[in-house]
Amino acid sequence: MNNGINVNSEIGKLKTVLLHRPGAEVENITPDTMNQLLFDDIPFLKIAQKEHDFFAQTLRDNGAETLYIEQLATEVLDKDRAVRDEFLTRILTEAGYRHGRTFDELQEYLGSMSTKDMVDKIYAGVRKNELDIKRTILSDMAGSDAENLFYLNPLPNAYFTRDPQASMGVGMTINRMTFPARQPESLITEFIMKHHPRFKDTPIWRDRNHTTRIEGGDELILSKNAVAIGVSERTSSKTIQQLAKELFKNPLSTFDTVLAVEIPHNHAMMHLDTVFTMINHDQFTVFPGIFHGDGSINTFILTPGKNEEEVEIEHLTDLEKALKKVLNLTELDLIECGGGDAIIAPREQWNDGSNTLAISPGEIVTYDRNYVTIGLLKEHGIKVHEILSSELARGRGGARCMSQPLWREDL
Ligand SMILES: NC(=O)NCCC[C@H](N)C(=O)O
Repeated sequence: MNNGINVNSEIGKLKTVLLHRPGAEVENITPDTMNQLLFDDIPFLKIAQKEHDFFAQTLRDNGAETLYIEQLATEVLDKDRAVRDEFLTRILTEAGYRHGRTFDELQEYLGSMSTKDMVDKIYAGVRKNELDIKRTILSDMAGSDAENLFYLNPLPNAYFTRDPQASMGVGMTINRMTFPARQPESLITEFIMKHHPRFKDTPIWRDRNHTTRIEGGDELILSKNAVAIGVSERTSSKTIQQLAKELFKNPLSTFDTVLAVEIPHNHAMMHLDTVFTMINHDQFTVFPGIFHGDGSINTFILTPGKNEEEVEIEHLTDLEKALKKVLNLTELDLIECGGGDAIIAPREQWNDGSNTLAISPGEIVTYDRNYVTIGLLKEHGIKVHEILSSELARGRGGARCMSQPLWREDL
């Protein structure tokens, strides 16, 4: 079996990880489009790239192979003209273009580029002033928004490789993402998984051809048999039930438990990993803002039901209890972001203080700016690798969001 995926925990030593180096797409954000593109500010690209290179180097220095999604995409599209043509057609169709003048001209424009330039351009977006398309009929346009400066919108969130897909055991979910600004990202994953020899036999637990949504920032691998999934702004409870059924019945899956955790539905906490990450066998970061006033939180433990169409659901309102149960632990260390302080905790959470990437049990990578949380993590015995964060943080995602582990050593 030629399977490039092995992720049976959040903390096993990181061996291979998927990244995307931020590119020209980041400079195609404007104050008017920022909201719709899910950014709160416009990063300075040159510095963002330096910071990202520092992040990637930190991972390599600690034994991880770094793969770049744009490079894998170029490889699969370059190898087979039919695959490249199909990809381009899908990109244009999903952007709303039907066969017609605009479709044809965009296809010709992008199709005439080298594969690498075409991939880079699809990330960067195609500005209307790049082509001289004479519009004969209005319906030829994607949408009718004359204000939009782009024929194809940029994909500035692509450096958050955590979200379009999620490695889970020996397989993967390819995600139907919530907002149009990110939906093309998982189409790129689909083509890589389908056509790259490295992933030839990888089981896909769930593909992106769904109307219900899920994003990788909500998918945490707690152990070989348990995953935690956030019920969030980006992931619906319906998806979680569908995925649980698939994981429970597929013979290639080792998972028999799904812990659904309901978190506030807002931009600052858009995924479970913005408020909660696993950093050791029995240690987690947590943002206290996810708990109700009485310390409770809705969690649901899903396990196989009497038949394949059913799941058993147990409702618990104590996160610690739920985690102990699914992980079979008697003690747990929940480390609060910003020490739970009323000002420091939300400030550091906003800058992804809870969003850490474990590279081995008890050893993490995290943004340097969250120094209060970092101090606490060290006090709790965690080894911390700090990375630069002035510009990258403006996209609202940290080290976990910017990485998709493909291979971790088993514990
Ligand atoms: N896993 C994550 O939390 N990823 C961060 C994604 C940030 C991006 N601006 C977004 O809103 O989708």
